[in-house]
Amino acid sequence: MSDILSALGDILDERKGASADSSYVASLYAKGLNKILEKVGEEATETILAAKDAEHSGDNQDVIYETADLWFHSLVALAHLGERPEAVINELARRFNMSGLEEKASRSDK
Ligand SMILES: N=c1c2ncn([C@@H]3O[C@H](COP(=O)(O)OP(=O)(O)OP(=O)(O)O)[C@@H](O)[C@H]3O)c2ncn1[C@@H]1O[C@H](COP(=O)(O)O)[C@@H](O)[C@H]1O
Repeated sequence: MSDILSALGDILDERKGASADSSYVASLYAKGLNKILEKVGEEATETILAAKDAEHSGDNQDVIYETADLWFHSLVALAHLGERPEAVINELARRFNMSGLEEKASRSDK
């Protein structure tokens, strides 16, 4: 799973050298951090609305789509600040390891 995030991180880094009219990500970088954060906020709102609809309809397709938009724009914000997706994966891994769940999972394998 994190292979895709790493590959996307490479593309987000490459886009820093691209002209604003050649790519969506390059156009966001050119507009600056406030515009990128505005997109993160919009996608968060759309994710919330889609989750509420999904609870009633039982169809999760839209909330998955909106969550992908939210993750993507969050990664653009991090890339703009010079961070990689792996930094978030590592933080989640650190929390997982701290919780002791990894140890319990490996014990139950034996
Ligand atoms: N994963 C994504 C991705 N997810 C969503 N989006 C774009 O994010 C935008 C979502 O914003 P909205 O739904 O608000 O649509 P919009 O009206 O077009 O946006 P605004 O004009 O309001 O900013 C759309 O333009 C989507 O195309 C993405 N654009 C790019 N990627 C990845 O980023 C890579 C680089 O993209 P480019 O920079 O376009 O080459 C691509 O290869 C993809 O892997």
